[in-house]
Amino acid sequence: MANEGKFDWLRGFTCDYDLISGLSKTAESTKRYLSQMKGMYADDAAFDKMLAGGEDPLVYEFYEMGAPEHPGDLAFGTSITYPGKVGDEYFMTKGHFHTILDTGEVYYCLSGHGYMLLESPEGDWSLQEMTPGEAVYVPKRYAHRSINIGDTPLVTFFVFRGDAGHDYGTIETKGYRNLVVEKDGKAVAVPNPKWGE
Ligand SMILES: O=P(O)(O)OC[C@H]1O[C@](O)(CO)[C@@H](O)[C@@H]1O
Ligand SMILES: [Fe+2]
Repeated sequence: MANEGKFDWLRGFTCDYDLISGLSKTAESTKRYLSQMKGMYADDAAFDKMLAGGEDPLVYEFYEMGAPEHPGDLAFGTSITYPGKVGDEYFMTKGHFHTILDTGEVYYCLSGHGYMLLESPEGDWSLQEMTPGEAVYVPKRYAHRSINIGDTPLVTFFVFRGDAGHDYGTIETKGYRNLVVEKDGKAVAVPNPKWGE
């Protein structure tokens, strides 16, 4: 993991994150390129076309600071989702449940404009708008995905318990029940035609 052993989790430390770009001069980010998200966007043809055209844009990056996997420690860092679309669908993170499902998380939006898509295993879902200065509470048991609906990077600062873990299984196999697309110049949620496949 990036930043393993770099910070003093036992005695305290500081780390810089730029308020607009979210980038750090001290910590190293983890990057996810479009090619690492095969099958996650609804429009497979648009996805293949972008990659075939030699494009493999950076969709998002975030800081894994190396927090101890311990219930009393806190994992934190910034997450940056870049502007862009695959077909009509906005750039987004993969999204995940926490391995310890009963774990909440806080995201504070520093810059950009987007949504946090929340979905429970039972299918309850909502979109929480993210604009600079707004904090989003992700309740325990809800999968969460950041979606950038603007034309600048969507930058958030997140905090959650250190041992919560990430569970990608359900999202990678079933997907989310809804996706966010641009329709008549507006961001709207529509049912995911590939859900459950
Ligand atoms: O796990 P994903 O969906 O790839 O996205 C990563 C994001 O989730 C986090 O793990 C926080 O839950 C951050 O590291 C980052 O914001
Ligand atoms: Fe999370």
